[in-house]
Parts: sequence; structure tokens; C-alpha cells
Amino acid sequence: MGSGRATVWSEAEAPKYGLQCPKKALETSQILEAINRCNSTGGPTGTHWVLDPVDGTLGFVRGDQYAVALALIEDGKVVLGVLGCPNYPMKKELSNYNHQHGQTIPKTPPSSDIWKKGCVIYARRGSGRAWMQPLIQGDTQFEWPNSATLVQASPVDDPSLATFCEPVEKTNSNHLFTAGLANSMGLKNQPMRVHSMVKYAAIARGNAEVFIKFARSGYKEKIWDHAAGVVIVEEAGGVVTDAGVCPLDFSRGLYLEGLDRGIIACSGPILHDKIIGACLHQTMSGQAYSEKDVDGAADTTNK
Ligand SMILES: Nc1ncnc2c1ncn2[C@@H]1O[C@H](COP(=O)(O)O)[C@@H](OP(=O)(O)O)[C@H]1O
Ligand SMILES: [Mg+2]
Repeated sequence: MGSGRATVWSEAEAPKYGLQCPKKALETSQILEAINRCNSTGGPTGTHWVLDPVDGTLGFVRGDQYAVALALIEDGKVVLGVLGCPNYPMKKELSNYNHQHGQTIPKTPPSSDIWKKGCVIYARRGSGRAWMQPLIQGDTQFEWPNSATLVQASPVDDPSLATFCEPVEKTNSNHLFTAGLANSMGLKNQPMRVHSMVKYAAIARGNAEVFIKFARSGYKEKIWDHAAGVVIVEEAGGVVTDAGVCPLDFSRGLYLEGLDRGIIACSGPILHDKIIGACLHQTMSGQAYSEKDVDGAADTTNK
């Protein structure tokens, strides 16, 4: 299951990850057959891997943030999430440096020796822990924990100190509505606009406190754009719901069916309560939340 693109993983890399290399190299037809087996449509029962091989395509083509996202869903619940973030630095201060300079990655790193580019962040449901480690470089053998470190969502619960992140593209989320929310909550920092599920990674490792995505009405969120990120944020201590305070429902097929307006991911319950309150207030006071409501630009296509 995935977003329709396929990556062919190099068999030669297998031993690096403690896996057995196939005795004979796979032929193209065998690889295509394996890819064709990826035809699950999800649902409430069974076990499914959910893969987004390039999440944040625009970020990828721009040389900015993107993620390779993998999640395991068992009977409709996400039990495992892994985010490979090739342009997201291990060092927290470097991610902050990027944000302060209005870009998600610096084009010129401050110093190449401290610039360990790229990380993998992952969590298992119920473990209460989320891990981060550098991408395996060169000939390094993968031997867990291989410099993996625990990450935790930020303890900040004062909105005036919190940073919120959102999609870069205003076609993907209503920036006007989120600016209104941020304002009514007293969020003072500039929004951190980041492509892809790296936004969930930023919450889980404490670079930002709030992630809000309010897509146009008619747009249906895909499970592969959120599954890995949600479990990672939750295990790192964060809270993720829709605007109606319901958990995201991964049991209803390829889409997050029944999603109430938008997605709100926070570093903790206090900020989450505040943003839900602000959201209610904003909706009651008639502020439109979807771009369609704002400018009539209905777009019901599901890319
Ligand atoms: N009109 C739209 N509204 C909301 N999300 C959209 C959208 N069109 C595409 N997307 C989804 O938003 C994802 C990117 O998220 P973000 O905007 O947070 O970077 C895309 O993932 P892909 O890039 O994997 O296709 C895509 O699935
Ligand atoms: Mg995606």
C-alpha cells in the first residue's frame, strides 16, 4: 500500500541491516511481482504495511524536507512508525538554526563536521518511547542502538512560547485559518512551514509544539501521510486528534474517513486543550476553515 510510486531497494544493502541477501539476484519481473502484491486497501482487520516512499514530493524536488514513511497497522491501529528524514539534522540546534533563518535546511551548513545530515525517527505503540538516530552512512553496519537516542516532545505548554508548524503549501492547508487560531491562542512565534511528515518529527523531538493541518473541504487525507507520524508523536508524549477531539481513524481503508475538519498534533495535552478551545471559538465566530469556504476554490481531487 502506498502512494502509487515504487522504490526498488538494493539487495546488496541487505546484510548491513542484518537481513539475508537473496541467493540469486531478483529479476525485474520478480521485483514487479513483489510490488504488485502491495494491493491491500487497509480496513479494520488484518495487518498492513503502509508506505509513502517520498512524502512531501515538493520538498524532495526542491532539495528541502521530505520523508520516507513506513507504518504497520494491525486491526486498524498503527502499531509501528518509522520516518526516514534525509534532510532533517540530528542536532536540535541545527533544526532551530534552520527555522530562525526562514528555511528548513540551511543551504550552507554552519560547519560541515557538526553537520550530521539526516535522521531516522521511530516508535512502537505502547512503548512510551520514541527513538532517533542518524542515517546509516557508508559502510557502517546497522547494529541497534547504533547511536540511537530517545526523543521527547517539548514540555512547553505556554502558547506564547510555543512554535507551530504547518504545510508550506497553502493549497494543502488553510494558512489564514491557522493564523487566526495561532493569534487567538497567543502563539507569538512565526509559523514553521515544513514539507512532509517531518512536521510530526519536529513535534516528537521537541523542535515545535503544535502542528495544524486544515485541508480544503472535500480533500480526503490519506493514511500513509499520517500513520507513521501519529504513533511517533504519541509515543514521544504528544497528542494527535482531529478538530472534534477524536483520534485519527486508520481502520477505514485508504483514507482517514470521518475526519472532523483538520488535524491537530501537539506536544502535550495542555496545549492541545487550548488549541481545541481556540478552534471551537473560531468556528463558532464564523471563521471559515476551508479554502473552499474562503475563496470558493473547491478542489475535491485526491492526488
Ligand atoms: N489539496 C491538498 N490538500 C491537503 N493535502 C494534500 C493536498 N494535495 C496533496 N496533499 C497531501 O499532502 C502531502 C504533503 O503534505 P505537506 O503539504 O504537509 O507537505 C502530500 O503527500 P505527497 O507529497 O507524498 O504526495 C499529499 O498526499
Ligand atoms: Mg505523502
